[in-house]
Amino acid sequence: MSSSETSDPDTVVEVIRKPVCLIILGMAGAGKTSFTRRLASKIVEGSRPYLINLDPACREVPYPANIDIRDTVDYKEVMKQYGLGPNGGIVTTLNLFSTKFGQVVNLIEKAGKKHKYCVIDTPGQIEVFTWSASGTIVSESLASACPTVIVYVMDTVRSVSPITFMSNMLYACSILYKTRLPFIVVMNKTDVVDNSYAVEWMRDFEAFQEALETAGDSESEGGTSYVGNLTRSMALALDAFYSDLKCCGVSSHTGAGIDEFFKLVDAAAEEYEKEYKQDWLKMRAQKLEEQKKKDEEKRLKRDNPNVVLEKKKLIDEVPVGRETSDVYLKHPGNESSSDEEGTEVKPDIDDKPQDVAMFQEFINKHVKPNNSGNKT
Ligand SMILES: Nc1nc2c(ncn2[C@@H]2O[C@H](COP(=O)(O)OP(=O)(O)OP(=O)(O)O)[C@@H](O)[C@H]2O)c(=O)[nH]1
Repeated sequence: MSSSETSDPDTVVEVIRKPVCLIILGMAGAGKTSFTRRLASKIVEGSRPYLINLDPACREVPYPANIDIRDTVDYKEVMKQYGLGPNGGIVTTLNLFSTKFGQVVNLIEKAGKKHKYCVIDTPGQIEVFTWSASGTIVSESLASACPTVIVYVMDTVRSVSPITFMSNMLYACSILYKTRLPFIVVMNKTDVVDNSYAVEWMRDFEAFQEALETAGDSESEGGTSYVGNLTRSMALALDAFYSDLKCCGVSSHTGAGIDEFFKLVDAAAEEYEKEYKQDWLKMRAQKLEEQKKKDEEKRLKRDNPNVVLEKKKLIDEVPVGRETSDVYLKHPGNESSSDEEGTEVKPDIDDKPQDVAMFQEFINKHVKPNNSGNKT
């Protein structure tokens, strides 16, 4: 679908095509950046995907990014200024960037004229994106503006152990339910290990069970051990997740499986239009409504500082025979306090003599008397 017009010849309204946004997620080292780079070389309808790098800590971006978080926020400076470590630095950088994400969404929407897809590469540490406020802002802003698909990149080489595979799938499942967006699992590095074992485990529970038992014999994990039993139960619980899951094997190095991947993306984008879009639009309308209410309250407060806006009580109903005031904790200074005077009772301070002496010594040493030569 390209830019099109309505059927009524008198009202020619241009419908702007929005790009399909692919949010690339996955465990550290799964191959997100290599996969993005591979997608970057794919020409669809005359142009490459629009590319966004959201990893502030990567040293170099091996594809021509249209938007790069590193151009907006200096990650090292954030670490220095806020006294943070590497992960805290990434979270704060993303938080700062997410405050500008509305502008990024505008650029992405405009890019739809030329680019069919928009690929968003995320930081190495998956939890930094998936379980952070900024990650939610980014995915919600995208999903309420454009068709958006989550692409979960899994390392087939590292997932050959049934327990690691299960952990990966649980993570994928948690992201699916958190984001409520169409979802594709990309099994990467098929040039090293073919992904057919993973597909079989997903389609056939018996096969997974067998693999788990074999792993138990050889690795002293799996089998009848606690983790083995847990993994078995989890596999059963994930059956519903597997049933509709879109997945494909790819090699970011050789490019194998990329065409199949794009077919899944188109199907997922269609799914977004049919099943998800309405919910997202409703959610966006609700958020706008809430924002409008808040802005109105702020305006009222600013224009009439004496007006007391209706305040919601924490609890406004209690069982018969009780008062709401019984529910709230009482401060010694409250009028209703059991302290009859209504004044705060000073706690007894049990200062040890040596503490008092040390404190006095500190005062004598460091605190100048008021008239001690300060002539200003
Ligand atoms: N053999 C093979 N290696 C791959 C493939 N994709 C990625 N790799 C290798 O896997 C390693 C990690 O790849 P990256 O693309 O940096 O992975 P990432 O998920 O972006 O890594 P972080 O962002 O640092 O978490 C690199 O050594 C890549 O060369 C693939 O399809 N086949």
